[in-house]
Amino acid sequence: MPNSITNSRFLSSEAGIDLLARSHFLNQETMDLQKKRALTQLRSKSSNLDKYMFLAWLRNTNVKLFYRIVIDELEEITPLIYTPTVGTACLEYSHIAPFLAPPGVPDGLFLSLNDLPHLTQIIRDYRPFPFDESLTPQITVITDGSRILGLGDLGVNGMGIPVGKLQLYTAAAGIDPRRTLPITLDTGTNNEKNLNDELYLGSRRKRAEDDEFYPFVDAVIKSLHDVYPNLLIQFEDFSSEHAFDLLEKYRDNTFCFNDDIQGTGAVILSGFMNAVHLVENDVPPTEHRLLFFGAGSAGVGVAKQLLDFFIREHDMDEEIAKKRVWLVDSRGLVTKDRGDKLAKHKIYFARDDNEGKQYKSLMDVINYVKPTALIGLSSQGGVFSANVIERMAELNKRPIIFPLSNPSVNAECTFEQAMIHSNNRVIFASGTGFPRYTDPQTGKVHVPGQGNNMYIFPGLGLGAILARPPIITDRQIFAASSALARSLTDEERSQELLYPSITRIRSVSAEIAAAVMVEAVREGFARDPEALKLCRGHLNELKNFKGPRWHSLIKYVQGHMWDPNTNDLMDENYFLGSRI
Ligand SMILES: NC(=O)C1=CN([C@@H]2O[C@H](COP(=O)(O)OP(=O)(O)OC[C@H]3O[C@@H](n4cnc5c(N)ncnc54)[C@H](OP(=O)(O)O)[C@@H]3O)[C@@H](O)[C@H]2O)C=CC1
Ligand SMILES: CC(=O)C(=O)O
Ligand SMILES: [Mg+2]
Repeated sequence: MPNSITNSRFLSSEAGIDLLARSHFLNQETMDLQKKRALTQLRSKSSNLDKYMFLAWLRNTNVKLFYRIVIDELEEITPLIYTPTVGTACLEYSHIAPFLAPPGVPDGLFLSLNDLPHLTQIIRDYRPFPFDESLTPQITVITDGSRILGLGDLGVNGMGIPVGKLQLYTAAAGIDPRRTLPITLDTGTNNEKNLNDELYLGSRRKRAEDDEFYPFVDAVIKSLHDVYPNLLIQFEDFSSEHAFDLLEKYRDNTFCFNDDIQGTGAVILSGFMNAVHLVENDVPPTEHRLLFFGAGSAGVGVAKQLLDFFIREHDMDEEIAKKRVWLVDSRGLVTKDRGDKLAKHKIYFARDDNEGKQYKSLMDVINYVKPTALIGLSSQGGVFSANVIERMAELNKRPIIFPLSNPSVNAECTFEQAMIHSNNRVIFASGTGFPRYTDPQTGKVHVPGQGNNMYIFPGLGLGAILARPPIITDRQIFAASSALARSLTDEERSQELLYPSITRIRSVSAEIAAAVMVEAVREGFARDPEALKLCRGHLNELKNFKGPRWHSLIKYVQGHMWDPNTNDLMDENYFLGSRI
């Protein structure tokens, strides 16, 4: 059998026994004491990459302790296992991968073009945990590493992303870690640095052309469903053209969604709906003018989802709603008569009312459009300059500025910059979290929003897994987005937050999951008998998302969330919850 990179090396080793014996004394200790020791170690490390490596080792050797820590210390740990640190880890992945787990424990499944004839067998054989028929994977996050965060083509080094996202599925939505399947496709890389790096773990070849790429993805998806027919597939960090094409191809016939297009769309729609409330005395909801700086999978995905705000919430005609959106790409304002061949995904929003005039610089576009909201999904760190923010603040009493690119170095501006140059008037959300800002004059502490799809995909995935529709529909995604917008407490609203505190993410994910289940049942797509029993015939009661039936549904969802303190099979199969 061909060896796609590291799989067989990871899986064939007998090592780990040693460690198991040495850790025997831990049997006597409480989880709290183990947690204290691990946190002391973690906090003693000086670099975030060292912390990432320490946490990866912990995850790969003591699953329960790792998730206890992640769940309890979410605010501290998320930036270490997800953006921004996961970006650094991906850049270094080929250099650090062997040190993230004991030999014999895989980080995720690599599938290369050479594996094509044996895909089904490889997928069937991939058993990172002692196999248990009742614990087959429920969800996979799959990338080809071609656009990792805003860092570009990282090839197989992108594995950090499926691994990171699936950790959040477990921490934020209680998907059993044994039922998650991180996959990275190795279809080559165009990253010269990787190709010239002798330590690079992937195939040393340029990326496959479309005639090889699409049949390969097709074969992977077919093999995945042959082995695991109910598996939910989350496409992640594919280059934009492929991301749109794959979504188009599979959305109506496969249990899947694209997180960068649909997950990001849903999370920003939710934050935008809350932002609209904050400015409604100055800007009537239907008068918003949305300027997207960046017109890739994320920019266009979010723009399309924001149309739902005008169309579903305000009954606007689609053609009129579409006119509230302007896109900017690397060549300036996207117009029909710009003279270049527009990528397929940009055509829908291309303007035809520019009277032949083209606008290149961001400032020119801002002066022309006079946006109420400026949304950055360009991976161009710092482009929302002092001048840009000041101009937005001149045009709006409360400018909405969302620098959403990841990781932090790619954010179009920082929270501090946005606050200073808008005179503290900005309504802000970024893709990677920024520190709070303390006004030097008043001492008041301002909390930034984090508009990251991590608020949506765990709950959306959990709801879909529990309802088991054959496909993920736009309505389910809208239901997830509205549930997130509703989830703010009165206190959070009074602090003008756009998103709930991350410390509440498990309960927020439960609300999102329940809303997705209700929608799947309402559409007639849900197939899970329990979901049908709980929702069908009660849709009228459930439509307000309150009352006894809603609470029993939430309880049902929470009852299906794995928690590291549960005594479950993991204790029998794993020494101290360890994988080895
Ligand atoms: N907050 C969140 O939850 C999420 C954030 N993201 C972030 O969004 C970013 C973009 O992702 P994605 O859309 O997939 O990536 P793409 O690379 O496909 O898109 C980037 C877009 O930015 C445009 N662009 C690049 N340089 C400039 C420039 N100098 N001036 C104006 N426009 C420019 C590109 O133009 P052109 O089309 O001409 O090349 C393209 O339209 C990434 O940083 C990613 O991390 C993504 C998903 C979720
Ligand atoms: C957050 C995310 O999905 C991205 O930056 O691609
Ligand atoms: Mg992504």
